[in-house]
Amino acid sequence: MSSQGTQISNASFDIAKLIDTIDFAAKKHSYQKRKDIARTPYINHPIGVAKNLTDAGVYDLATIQAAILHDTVEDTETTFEEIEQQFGQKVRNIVAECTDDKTLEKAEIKRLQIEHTPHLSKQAKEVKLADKLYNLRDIKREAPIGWSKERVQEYVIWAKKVTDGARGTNQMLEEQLNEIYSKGVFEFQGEQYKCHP
Ligand SMILES: Nc1nc2c(ncn2[C@@H]2O[C@H](COP(=O)(O)OP(=O)(O)O)[C@@H](OP(=O)(O)OP(=O)(O)O)[C@H]2O)c(=O)[nH]1
Repeated sequence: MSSQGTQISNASFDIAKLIDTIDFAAKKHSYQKRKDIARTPYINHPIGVAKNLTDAGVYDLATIQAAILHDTVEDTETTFEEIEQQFGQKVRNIVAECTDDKTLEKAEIKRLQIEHTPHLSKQAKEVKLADKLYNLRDIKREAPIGWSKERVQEYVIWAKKVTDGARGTNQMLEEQLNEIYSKGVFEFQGEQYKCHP
């Protein structure tokens, strides 16, 4: 096969792997919705996290796959073994680094994210930054149902503590986060900030 033929075949293989990953995550999250008033399909979130990465110049396939899969074990019946079997050990490891232990108390989960983030691999830190960026932009657009302005403020303060632990990983993602952190919650949409108690 010519070198051009090899390149095309490698690219086709990567595209097929990416589509397999999206298909897998879409099936796993198929009955889940986001917490916004429109109850957006949950799969929009992992796809958006992957897009935040490519927009910021991250094209490593395993990292993009892990972004797409990052909530499957945490929020669905998916196991790490399943992920490893279908997508390999590298993807499994990044997903594992981004998965909270849901058997713990919520406050402990939040504390552990702050504590663990500085020790994550570069790939997991990138997913973490892209994940929080997506959630913060979502919150900025519209608070999840039942969240007061104080709850939103609390989330932003916590998210900053988490992403501060991943500084020095990706300048573009960090600049976009800085832009959000530099504005107070009340400046998001002025007095019209959309909370749905
Ligand atoms: N902004 C926003 N978030 C939503 C929405 N729907 C679901 N979420 C998820 O809710 C989480 C934040 O809620 P929490 O502070 O954990 O509180 P809650 O579960 O009691 O509501 C976020 O995850 P996380 O804890 O930040 O981290 P991770 O699970 O992604 O790692 C985010 O992914 C939505 O419509 N808007």
